[in-house]
Amino acid sequence: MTLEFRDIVLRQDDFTLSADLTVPPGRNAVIGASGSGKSTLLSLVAGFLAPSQGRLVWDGQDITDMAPGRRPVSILFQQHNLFPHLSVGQNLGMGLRPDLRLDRAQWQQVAQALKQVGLEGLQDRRPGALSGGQQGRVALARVLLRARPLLLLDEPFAALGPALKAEMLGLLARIAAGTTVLMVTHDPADARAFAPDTLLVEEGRVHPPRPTGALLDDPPPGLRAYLG
Ligand SMILES: Nc1ncnc2c1ncn2[C@@H]1O[C@H](COP(=O)(O)OP(=O)(O)OP(=O)(O)O)[C@@H](O)[C@H]1O
Repeated sequence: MTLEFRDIVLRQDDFTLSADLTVPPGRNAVIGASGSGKSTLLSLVAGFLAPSQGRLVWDGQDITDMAPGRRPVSILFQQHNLFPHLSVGQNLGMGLRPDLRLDRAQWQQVAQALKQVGLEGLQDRRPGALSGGQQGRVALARVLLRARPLLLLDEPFAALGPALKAEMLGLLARIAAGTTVLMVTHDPADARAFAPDTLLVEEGRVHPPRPTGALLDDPPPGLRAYLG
């Protein structure tokens, strides 16, 4: 399923984001200098920010005016936004029913998702009693449970060491099978490892996706300066 940005313009004070492109199904990285507009792009897709012009179309349906909660979107940010006073199981259950009145089958779904990310049996722990990597896994389990076809990731594993990050990206690739992913990253190695295609954002302009390897091997001047 494709995501189309049709002649989009979004203004934030003196910053303007513009996008006119189609994102193909599968895994896409989003790279660009600090302040270029990567997070703004994700907020637009999530529905937290509205464009002043243009349409956002998912799978042929215009979602420009759709409320964030109704969009076909799951979001994973660097801060995993787990509720510290709830158990791991409750944190996941919130994704299915915010009032936590889950039936037996739904609690089984929670247990199954935890199993899939290798955290079987930890549902009664508080997030504070988990390692950073385990918290990342809980966040991935929540994505699994939500099962939305469009996945937005903003530097999800930036705080993790290289080995753990590689492991998480592998797990994420499995979880994301069949979805369309936009993953913001500052690390070109992550883009190469995870995403066949990459969207470059330059001073508010979102470029159409290009094959990640070709883009990073022969970067345009702005990206070259940013990559160093
Ligand atoms: N709430 C806001 N009001 C006005 N301008 C904002 C707001 N949030 C961000 N901006 C501006 O919009 C521009 C794009 O910000 P954005 O966070 O999308 O960049 P980014 O590429 O994600 O940067 P980084 O890599 O540093 O996270 C920046 O110039 C920023 O100053």
